[in-house]
Amino acid sequence: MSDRVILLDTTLRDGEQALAASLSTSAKLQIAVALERLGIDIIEAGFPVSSPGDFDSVRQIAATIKNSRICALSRAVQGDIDAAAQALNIADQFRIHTFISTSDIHVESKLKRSFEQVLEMATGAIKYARNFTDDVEFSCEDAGRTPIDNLCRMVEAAIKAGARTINIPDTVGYTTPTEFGGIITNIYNRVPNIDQAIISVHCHDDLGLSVANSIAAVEAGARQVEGTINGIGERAGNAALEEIIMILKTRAAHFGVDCNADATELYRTSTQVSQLCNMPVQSNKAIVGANAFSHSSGIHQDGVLKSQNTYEIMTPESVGVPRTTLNMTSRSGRHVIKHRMGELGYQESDFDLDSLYQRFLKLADKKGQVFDYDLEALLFMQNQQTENHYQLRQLNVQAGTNHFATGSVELQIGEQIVTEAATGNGPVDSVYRAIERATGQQMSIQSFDIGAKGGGHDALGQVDITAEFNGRTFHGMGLSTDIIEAAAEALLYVHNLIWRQQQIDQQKQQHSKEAV
Ligand SMILES: CC(=O)SCCNC(=O)CCNC(=O)[C@H](O)C(C)(C)COP(=O)(O)OP(=O)(O)OC[C@H]1O[C@@H](n2cnc3c(N)ncnc32)[C@H](O)[C@@H]1OP(=O)(O)O
Ligand SMILES: CC(C)C(=O)C(=O)O
Repeated sequence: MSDRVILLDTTLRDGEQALAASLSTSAKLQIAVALERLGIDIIEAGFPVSSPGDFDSVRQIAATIKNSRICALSRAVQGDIDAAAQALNIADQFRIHTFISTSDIHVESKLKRSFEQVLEMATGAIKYARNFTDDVEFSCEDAGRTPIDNLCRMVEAAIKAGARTINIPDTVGYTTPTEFGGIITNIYNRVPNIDQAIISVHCHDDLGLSVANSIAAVEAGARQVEGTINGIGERAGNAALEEIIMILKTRAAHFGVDCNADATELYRTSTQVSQLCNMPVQSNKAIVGANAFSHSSGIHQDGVLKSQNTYEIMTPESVGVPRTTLNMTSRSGRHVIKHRMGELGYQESDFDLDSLYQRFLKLADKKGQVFDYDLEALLFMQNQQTENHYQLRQLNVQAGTNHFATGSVELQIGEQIVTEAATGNGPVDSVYRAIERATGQQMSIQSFDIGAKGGGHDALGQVDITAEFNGRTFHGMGLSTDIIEAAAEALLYVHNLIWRQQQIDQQKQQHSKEAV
């Protein structure tokens, strides 16, 4: 049996399913680049049949990422497999992941079929997917609640049909580690052709056991583990990959297996995912939480001062938590930006320092402090050459307790400057109405959250909104020391996402006209 555990990251697929609003293509690309740098073997980039936006992001990720294999999900139906293959075929090597439920409750109540019919759908789908690639993964959805005889029959048939990775998900996080490890052992003992496939596991955290179950499966012989960064995913989430990676590394002697990941990238990847997905990491979260390496009580502090390993089983450096950082603000010069980019692993030839620095200064003036993920986003935007179509040039508000608020905005929309004003029920409402007049587009705001970044009365305000437009939900965020400006930026962020989506749609229509 191999001594290497393959890591499949599904932050962009199962993780994204849990977000209030879908991620933009550029945010997904940024996460994919971070996962590649982390050394993830396989990145599940999306579910292409689910929307044109998802299809485009899988395709762009497949075109960009070179060192991780890209994979996409499909139901056990030909249309889904066609969409996955079309999105992925721009990459030299790719994986199609197809699945169907195997538990009685799913087969009978959800699929409304017999187990025999489901078995046929699964093998048909695997054979069809093999027309596009040799690398086909098959998942028995809700395997954790599937009668073991049926599960073994399905696994055997799937391997015979051509699947080279067989995934055993605990879809609803129901099993315990002993039970789940037992399922893997049973599959090894009872499926005659099991030596022709790798067993993978994909555990959910409904009872807080996803990582423990995944590790029990590795002990029983599973050699692929699926999970997400920060454990984000449907309901209570998926197994947190940063935890799996550090368990395998910290207890390497116990498990006798390792994985490819460069653990020193974990903290940075976690921060990026948290910020881009607007999903804060709880401070006591293992490996990447703010308190994961801080010691509070006197006896512990005394111990750590005498010898760090009295209370630290791994060092902060080993997961990339910086001990000291140089703050990047508008007082920073080119040297610190170059130095930090170097620390982040970029060569001088990867970026144009002057242009990056100009963008950095603009952002630093707005935000106060610029973080690593901002710097990478700036670089990324520079490489993508995407300019925002809607930009806020000026904003004024008059508000008080006894009268309606009045807001006025000056926007740059493409090449044009547009000024508009409106009254509203409070300063944010008036500014939002003024922006809607200026852009001519109205959307329905589903949620509006304000949080403070940092302390004191000059802390940065972060506004996160979700907005619905033409049946789609978008997430926008804005940061500023002025919360009204942060709110305006969050709305313009959404306008820019919609504008980009419209450009993609237009290009597609143009291409299909040309094809006709
Ligand atoms: C466990 C998991 O995380 S699985 C992944 C879950 N992710 C998602 O669902 C996100 C993306 N999903 C979507 O965009 C949409 O649900 C789509 C495009 C896939 C399907 O949309 P629709 O065609 O409108 O169907 P809808 O989602 O309402 O219902 C699902 C249908 O797929 C069927 N189905 C579910 N899983 C499978 C499967 N693995 N193989 C074949 N059919 C399946 C269901 O039985 C149902 O069929 P029915 O219409 O005959 O009752
Ligand atoms: C599609 C499969 C792998 C899944 O997400 C699950 O069962 O949770």
